[in-house]
Amino acid sequence: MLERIRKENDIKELDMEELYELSGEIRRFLIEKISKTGGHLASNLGVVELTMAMHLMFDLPEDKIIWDVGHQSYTHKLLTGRKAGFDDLRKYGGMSGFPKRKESECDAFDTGHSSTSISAGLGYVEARDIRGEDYSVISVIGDGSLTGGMAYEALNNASHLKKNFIIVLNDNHMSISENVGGMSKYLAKLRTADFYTGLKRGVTNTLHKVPVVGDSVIEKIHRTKSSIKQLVVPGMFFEDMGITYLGPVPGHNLPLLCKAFKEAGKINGPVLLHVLTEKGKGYGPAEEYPEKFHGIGPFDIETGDVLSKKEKDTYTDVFGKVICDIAAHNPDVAAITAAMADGTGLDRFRRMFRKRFFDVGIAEAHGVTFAAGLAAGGVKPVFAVYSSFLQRAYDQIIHDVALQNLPVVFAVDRAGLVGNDGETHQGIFDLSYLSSIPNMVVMSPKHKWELADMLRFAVAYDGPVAVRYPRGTAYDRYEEFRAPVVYGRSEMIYEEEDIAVLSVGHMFEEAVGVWKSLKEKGYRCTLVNARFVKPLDVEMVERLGRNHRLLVTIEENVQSGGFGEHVLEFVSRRKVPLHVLTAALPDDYVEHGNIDVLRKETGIDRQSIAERIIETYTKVVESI
Ligand SMILES: Cc1ncc(C[n+]2csc(CCOP(=O)(O)OP(=O)(O)O)c2C)c(N)n1
Ligand SMILES: CC(=O)[C@@H](O)[C@H](O)COP(=O)(O)O
Ligand SMILES: [Mg+2]
Repeated sequence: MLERIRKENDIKELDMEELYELSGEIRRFLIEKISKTGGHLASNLGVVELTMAMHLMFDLPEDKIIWDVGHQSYTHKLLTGRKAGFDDLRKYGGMSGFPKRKESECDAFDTGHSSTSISAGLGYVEARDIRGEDYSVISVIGDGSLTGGMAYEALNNASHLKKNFIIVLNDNHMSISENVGGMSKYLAKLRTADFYTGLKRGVTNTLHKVPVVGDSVIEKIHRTKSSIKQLVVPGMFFEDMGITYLGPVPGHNLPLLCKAFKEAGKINGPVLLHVLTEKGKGYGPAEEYPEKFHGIGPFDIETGDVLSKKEKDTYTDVFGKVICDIAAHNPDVAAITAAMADGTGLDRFRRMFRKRFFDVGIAEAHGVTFAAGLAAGGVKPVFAVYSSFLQRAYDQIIHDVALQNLPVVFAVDRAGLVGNDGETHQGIFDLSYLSSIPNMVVMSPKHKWELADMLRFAVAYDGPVAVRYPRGTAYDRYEEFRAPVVYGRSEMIYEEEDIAVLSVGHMFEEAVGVWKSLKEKGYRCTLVNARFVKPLDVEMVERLGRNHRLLVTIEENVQSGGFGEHVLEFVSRRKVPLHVLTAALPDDYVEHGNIDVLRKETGIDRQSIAERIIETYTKVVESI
C-alpha cells in the first residue's frame, strides 16, 4: 500500500481494508527505518491512525495541519511523498525529524519546541478569515505539550472564535516520561468516560442521561445546532471556556476517527477533539518502554536494545551524579526540570530526593519564576534545562531572577550544537542571551572534572549563575588541570607567546587540537581555558596583550553577542595591542546532522580554525 502513496491525498484512493493494511505497513516501515537512523519512534507509532484519518478527511496542502513539537510527524511525512527521505532522516542534508515549511508545502508550520500549535493554528484561522479564504485548520497537541502555558494562552484567546478551528488533543498519557500536573489528572478522568460511541445516538437520549446539567446542555445544543453536543458532558472544563469538547475518541480506530473529524468540522467555533492513543503502539518494546523509545538511537528490532553501547559518562551523567552528591550534603538544594528529568540527568535526583525534586511540566518560563520563588524562600534551586528550551524564559530570567539577584543555578545542558534534532534544538544562543544580563554569572567547563567543580562553585555562589555544557561524552583528558574555580578567573594551560588561543567550555577539546597543529607547524602558541564568559577575565586579556600578537577565541555559540565579541569589545575599548580572531557560529540557524559535520560546515572545527589562524597571523606579521 505504501508504494501507492506517492504524494499527498493519494491515501484517499484506498478502501478500508487497504487502509488497515497501510497502517501496518507504516508501522513496520517506521520501526525498520528508525532502528537504523534513530529518531522519535514511540510518539510516531502512536499517531499512525490519527494521521491517516486527518489525511483522509482533509485536503493537503490547502488545509493546514499544525503539529505541536513536530516529533510525531513521520507518518505525515510518509503520506506526503517523503518516503525516500527516511533513509537520511535527521542526517546532514537529509530530511528533518520535524515539520519544515521549506521541506514540503504540506508542512504548515515549523516546530520543535512544544505548546505552540494552538497559537499558530489560531493565527492561521484569523488570517484565513481576514483574507476571505476557505480551508480547515487543525492543531495537533499532545497531553504533555498541554502542560505548557502557551497552550492555555492560546485556548483562552481562541474561545471567542465563531469559525471552525479544530484542536486535536493527542492524549497518550505520557510526556517524555510520565506526564504531570492537574490537567493530566483531569484528562485521566476523561479517559474513563464513555467512548465516543457514534453519532447516531439521538441528542435527547443522551441528554436524558444527564440530570441537572441537561437543560443547559439542551440550550447549548439549540444554539449550535450540532448533534455532536451530546458528547459535551465529559469535557466541561473546555466547554465552559467556550471550546466544544468532543470525545474521548479511541485513537486507533480509523472509521471512528474519520467520523469524529467530520463532526468536528461542522462546528462553528473552536473544537477540542480528545483522542486517546498509545505511545509506541504496535511495537512491543516501545509499548513497554515508551520513555526509552521516545527518542532513540539505532537499535536492534528483535530485542529493542540500543546498538551503540555507551562507554563513558556524558556531561549529563556527570551533572546528575554531582548534583545528588551536593544535595546529599546540603538539604537546601532543590532540583527543577521542565519535563526533562531523564534528558537532564535528574532522574537519579528524583529517586533520591523526592521532596526536593520538581517536574513543572513543559513550562520553562514558569520553572524559572518558580525557582526564583524558591530562592527568595531560602532554598537553593538548580534548574536543569536544555539551552534551547531556556530561550522560552528570557524575561523570567531577567525580571524574576537576575533583577533581584536571586541565587538560582541554571544547569544549561545541550549547550552548543546538539546534532540530529537540528535548528530548533541547537543550543547556540545561550552565551549571548545570558551574558547580556546584569548580575548573571556564566561559566562553562572544559572537562568532566571542571563541570563538577563549577557546579559546587555555583551552588555556593550567592546570585544567579549558569553553568553550560553540551550533549554527549564528557571530555576526560587534562585531569591534571583542575585549579580551584575562582570567580571571574580563566585558567592558563600552556603559556608561550605570539598566538593565544582562548577557548570556552567544551570547545577546549577542539582548541587542544588547534594548539597541537599550530605547534607542529612551528608556531608559538598559548592555550587558555576561559572558564568564565561573564565576568570576562580582563586581567588575562591584558596579560596576553603584553607578549602576543593574535588572540583567538573559540566558542560553540553564535558570534553575535558571544564570548568573542565581548573580548573584541574589551580589546578595542582598552586599546589592548592584540588582533582578535573570533571562531564562532555564523549569524544563522544550523540544520540537523552529525556534530563533527556541522562544525566543519560552519568553520568551527579544529582544522578550519587552525587554517584561519595561520592565514590571519601571517597577515598580522606582514602588516608590522
Ligand atoms: C519547550 C520545550 N520543552 C521541552 C521539549 C522536549 N520535549 C519534546 S517532546 C516532549 C514531550 C511531549 O509530550 P506530548 O506532547 O504528550 O507528546 P508525545 O511525545 O507524548 O506524543 C518534551 C518534553 C520541547 N520539545 N520543547
Ligand atoms: C522532541 C524533543 O524535543 C526531545 O525529544 C529532544 O529530541 C530530546 O533531545 P535529546 O535526545 O538531546 O534528549
Ligand atoms: Mg503525550
